[in-house]
Amino acid sequence: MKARQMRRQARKMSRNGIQPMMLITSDDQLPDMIGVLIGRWLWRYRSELAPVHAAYLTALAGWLLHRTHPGWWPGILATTMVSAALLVHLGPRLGLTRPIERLYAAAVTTGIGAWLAVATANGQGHRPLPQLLLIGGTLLSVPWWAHRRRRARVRVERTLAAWPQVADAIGLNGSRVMSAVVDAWGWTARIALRRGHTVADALGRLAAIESALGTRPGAVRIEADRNRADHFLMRVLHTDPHSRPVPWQAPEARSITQPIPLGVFEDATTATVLLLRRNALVGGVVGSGKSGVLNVIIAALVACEDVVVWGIDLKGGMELRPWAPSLGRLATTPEQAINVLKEAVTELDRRATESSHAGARVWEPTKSRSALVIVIDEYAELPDTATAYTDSIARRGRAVAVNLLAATQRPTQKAMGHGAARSQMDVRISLRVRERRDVDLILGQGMYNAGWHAHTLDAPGKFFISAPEHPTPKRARAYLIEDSDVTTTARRYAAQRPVLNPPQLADDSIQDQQVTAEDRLWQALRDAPEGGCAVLDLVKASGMSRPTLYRRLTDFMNAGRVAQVRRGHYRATSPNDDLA
Ligand SMILES: Nc1ncnc2c1ncn2[C@@H]1O[C@H](COP(=O)(O)OP(=O)(O)OP(=O)(O)O)[C@@H](O)[C@H]1O
Repeated sequence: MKARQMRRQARKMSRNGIQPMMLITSDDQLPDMIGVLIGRWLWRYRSELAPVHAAYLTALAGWLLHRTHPGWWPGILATTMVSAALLVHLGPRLGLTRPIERLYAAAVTTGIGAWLAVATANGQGHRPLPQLLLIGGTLLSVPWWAHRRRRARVRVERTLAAWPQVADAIGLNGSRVMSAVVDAWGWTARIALRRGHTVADALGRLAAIESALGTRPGAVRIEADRNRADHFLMRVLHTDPHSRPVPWQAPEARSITQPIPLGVFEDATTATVLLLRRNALVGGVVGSGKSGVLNVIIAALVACEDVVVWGIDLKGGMELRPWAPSLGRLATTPEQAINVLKEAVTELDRRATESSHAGARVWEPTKSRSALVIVIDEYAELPDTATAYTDSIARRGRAVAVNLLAATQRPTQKAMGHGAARSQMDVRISLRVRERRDVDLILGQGMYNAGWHAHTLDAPGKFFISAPEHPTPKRARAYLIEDSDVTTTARRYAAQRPVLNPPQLADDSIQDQQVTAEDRLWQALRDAPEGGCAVLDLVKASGMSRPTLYRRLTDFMNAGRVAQVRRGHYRATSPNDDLA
């Protein structure tokens, strides 16, 4: 009787209330089947059973050595000691990365070697060797069974062994697993596709793959293999490496010619981007973390000695005002925004003329010839009349290092002012979006189909970045910069911010030096937040001594141009008031 028929019959009997009993006759294939089942079971659980195999093989070796070479025990003992020492010292090369793993391997080697030496000399049945093997073996097995990385590796091996069935179920039949690597967060496999299939076929079946592998939704990432169109990389994350915010650390770069760190990718590498001579767009729904990303970028820019940062924040300065001490300009009304953009275009034209006279192709920023970045929070709020200026900057500003960094919720053509600015964005950062089509809106046409699934980002600060150095969709989480970090950073670099077109000073021209210090003081007073700028910050920003500073403040207050907001804090009464 065939096994399947037997099972069907047993089920029928059970439904009728009869407890089935199996009879095995000599003609049946069942004993064969049981042998196969046991063999399969032993193979499937080979990792868990490894301590049992080690125990009986050790006993067998002890028996054999005692019968054939009982005098070898000193050699066995010496080999054991050397092997244990080598394991401790060379463990990392053998994949034993953690000291505790090396210690465990050395302890097992010593235990087995010592037992074998005694068994070789006295016989494996010599008391208390059998008891020692049983108790010691059980104790040493516990860490093995409990080891998290081993269990993870076994789970992955089993999943990959079942890949042909999974592939059939999801319509990627014929695909094969080429290799797999297990890490702290999950595992990554390289999959070879059947002829004619591409990574787009795998991307289209992402949800089905998650279901077939039994992972949580959103746990599988698929990336194209840059060398083979018929291969792809599949990453399965058991735990989300971005589940917790990543704390911000003060940036180290001091030049805009160096990449700016924004956050971390899921493989724990730093997500950096170069902003020199590039326009950047940051998009995402309300609360997705746009201002957070802007803050991380501004914190890095104000630490650079060769870039001047201007800000436009038409939400009344809510987001950018804390940066005022380090910003060359801060516009919080539509009129101020137009003025700032107009000024930027004038600067751009001046540089273009200067470069063409000098025969220079690109503007290399230095402290005295700095780059200029205009940060625009909520681009859609800009008045229509701003489009001409933003377009001009976006189209012509690259060569002369005058660029835009814009943030907006949905960069539709209408929201971006019907101009060319949107298409001129070289760096695109997409935080969480509401709909799939918004992915293409922020990152560019065809990006959703290429796997940039920003609608699945599930926490603020998580983003995808598209830039020349980031051609594939990789999830990252931005550093979380606290408000207190913003205030401290803005103050810290206020005094050393470069000035656009600083006047050329003659060494002995004290008059000129006083004018420059006064310019800086006035700029700091004009850009001061509502609570005013502290005297210490004004000293730093202007470079004046305290007595000179107090004298000038008194003059300004007498002229009604500066107000003392509270004790020791001052600001210009009108942010549009020019010093001259
Ligand atoms: N990188 C991050 N890591 C963790 N949490 C973050 C991160 N960035 C932002 N958040 C959290 O998300 C909240 C909203 O962030 P943020 O104000 O930057 O969003 P937004 O997109 O600028 O919103 P809006 O459009 O309203 O200005 C913040 O209060 C912060 O707690």
